[in-house]
Amino acid sequence: MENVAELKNVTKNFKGFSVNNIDLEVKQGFVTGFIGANGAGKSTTIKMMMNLLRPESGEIRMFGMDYKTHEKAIKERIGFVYDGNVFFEGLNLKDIRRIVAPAYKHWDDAVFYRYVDQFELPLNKAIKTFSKGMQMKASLAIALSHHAELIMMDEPTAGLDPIFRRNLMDLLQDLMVDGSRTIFFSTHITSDLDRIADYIAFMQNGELVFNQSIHEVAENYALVKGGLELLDRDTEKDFVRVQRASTGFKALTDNVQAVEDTFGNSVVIEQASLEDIMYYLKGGKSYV
Ligand SMILES: Nc1ncnc2c1ncn2[C@@H]1O[C@H](COP(=O)(O)OP(=O)(O)OP(=O)(O)O)[C@@H](O)[C@H]1O
Repeated sequence: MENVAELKNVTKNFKGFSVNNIDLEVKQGFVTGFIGANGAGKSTTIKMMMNLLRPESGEIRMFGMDYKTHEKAIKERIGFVYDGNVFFEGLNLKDIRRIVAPAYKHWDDAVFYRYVDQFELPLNKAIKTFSKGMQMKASLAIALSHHAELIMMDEPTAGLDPIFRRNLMDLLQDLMVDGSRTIFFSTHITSDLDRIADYIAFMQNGELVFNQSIHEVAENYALVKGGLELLDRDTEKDFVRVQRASTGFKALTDNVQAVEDTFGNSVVIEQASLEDIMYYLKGGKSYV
């Protein structure tokens, strides 16, 4: 399987925060959802993948190429969709097309006008008058109009209503049918990922905790419930985190098989949602 992006030992240091030694591969032809709590380092990582920020150390290869020698060739193949308005606010879509189109070898006016039509975007109104959803669609229309192979999006669904989000997920899914396109996007809305993601990359405190297929995540992670008498130093090793209450314990495991071997039928094992996984890995406090 080919990777459209490969990060090796990538580190970026800010005052008080570091993205630390990230190894990340983005598989070609799939949708990868990039999750993690506020401040985990997702945007920083995406910016490095877009060459908007330079890592202090490590290597980033996009489509097997390096930004140092192939910046233009790489950018040709990526459509970047930001959260919010990236265009000059006073410009309308016609102006933006005039500025952006010549920058891309594979710009396709027919595709641009098709999406403008499909998204019901006005060509002559200033972008600053667009709603958040319209701005997102405008940004996506431009990304799609140069036949980008990789669509990178930083929180594209933030602040959008549920119906719009659902339509967007449907649209993204449609874009995937020919098998050549890749989508990588960060989000806090894990239900969007249940709908379309093939892989989940999870960041926490500047580190990549995992990058697994959605099936692997479902197979490996589970919530376990049982009586407190079952817990001791040995049995607890099967858990990533345990919450104790007077009525029993609840825990997250990343090794369902080990839990089954250790506890047999004496515990209840339930599927963990992405939200459960994020919550437990973050070290949520016992609330019972
Ligand atoms: N240019 C910068 N200078 C200093 N610190 C920065 C800079 N950019 C980001 N940070 C810090 O890096 C940390 C990670 O930020 P980042 O935006 O990458 O997180 P995130 O996972 O995208 O968060 P969110 O989900 O809230 O958007 C934060 O603590 C942030 O304050």
